Amino acid sequence: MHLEKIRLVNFRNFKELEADFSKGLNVFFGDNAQGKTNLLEAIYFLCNLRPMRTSKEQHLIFFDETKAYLKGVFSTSSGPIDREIWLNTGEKKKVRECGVEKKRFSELFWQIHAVFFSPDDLSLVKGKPAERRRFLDLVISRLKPQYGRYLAEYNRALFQRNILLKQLRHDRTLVSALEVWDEQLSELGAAILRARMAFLEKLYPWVKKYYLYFSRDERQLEVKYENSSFSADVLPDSFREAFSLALRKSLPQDLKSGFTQVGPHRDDLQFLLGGRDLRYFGSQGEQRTLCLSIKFAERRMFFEVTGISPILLLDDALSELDINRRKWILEEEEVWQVFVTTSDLSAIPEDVLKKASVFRIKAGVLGWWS
Ligand SMILES: Nc1ncnc2c1ncn2[C@@H]1O[C@H](COP(=O)(O)OP(=O)(O)OP(=O)(O)O)[C@@H](O)[C@H]1O
Repeated sequence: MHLEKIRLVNFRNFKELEADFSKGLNVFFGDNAQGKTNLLEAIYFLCNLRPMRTSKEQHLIFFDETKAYLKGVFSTSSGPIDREIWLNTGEKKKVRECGVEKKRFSELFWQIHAVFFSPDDLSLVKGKPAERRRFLDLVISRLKPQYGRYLAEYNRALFQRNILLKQLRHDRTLVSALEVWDEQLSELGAAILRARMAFLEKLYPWVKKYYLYFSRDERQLEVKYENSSFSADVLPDSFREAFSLALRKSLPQDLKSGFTQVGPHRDDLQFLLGGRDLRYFGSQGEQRTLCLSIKFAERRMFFEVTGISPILLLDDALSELDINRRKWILEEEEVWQVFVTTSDLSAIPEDVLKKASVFRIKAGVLGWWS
């Protein structure tokens, strides 16, 4: 699958833009604040139907305008797909695919997908546990729509349990009401955990493979799931009972803090290189290489599960990597469509650049560079 053409009207700093892209590597080159990331964002939005950097779709509309329009023509194994999106201030976005309006976007998830990496994604390694859980939740719900439903229900039950914990401080007679929330949390928590473990089991070998390929570092890379509720030797069939027990055990602490201390909402991922935790001991380059490896692995897994090859969007991803890593990263990509932004063309190895389509972006206008 690849994006052949794009048309934008009033999207971010693009008044009007039309472009044809190549199947392999496309480079957006230009000074700072010209619109390189905005163009990646337009591609991401067309593919994934959600904004990349902000949660507010209204921010995507050109300043002081009320409407924006995006169109992408994709080439897929089942034929061309054209997808259009209309954004109107104060309204929900409208999406049409091949002329037919779509209401349920989850139907479209398995046709077209983009994976994005920017330096901000280093938070996936360096940031708070919530960042890593967010990554897991976003990717898994894309691959497995019922996971999104489990999560929403889990969060609702968690919210109610936390309210009850606070009420129990003043009125202990309400304690029997905990049972219903504990039951729901155990059931949903077990389903969430099973899905996360199954996902990591498939993701991990690819993260390891890409990390070794990009870094040529022979030390063992491990990705471990840190379970806040029970030990790693509990088998998936017993997750429900183990959660139930963990909730009962943590009740005294939960009552003190007014907050549920165990469950998937408290879990984390750990990345070990040669036994050392990369969250705390990794260099910038190692952390960046790991993040890139995770994103490449995400894309590879998506391909394995759905049969479609996601588009890769790399925003300023090459700085702080040595020339060999840049070359290995971009060369790995020959069979996939990739969009890369840079303000310095010399960041891209010459032989890789020769095969790429290079576009110059200046003040929201796109032109050919070579
Ligand atoms: N909704 C919008 N309407 C008009 N302009 C916008 C909108 N949102 C952002 N911009 C502007 O777009 C410009 C370009 O932003 P972008 O992030 O794409 O730059 P860039 O070329 O990637 O730069 P850098 O190399 O610094 O990352 C910024 O000056 C920003 O103010």
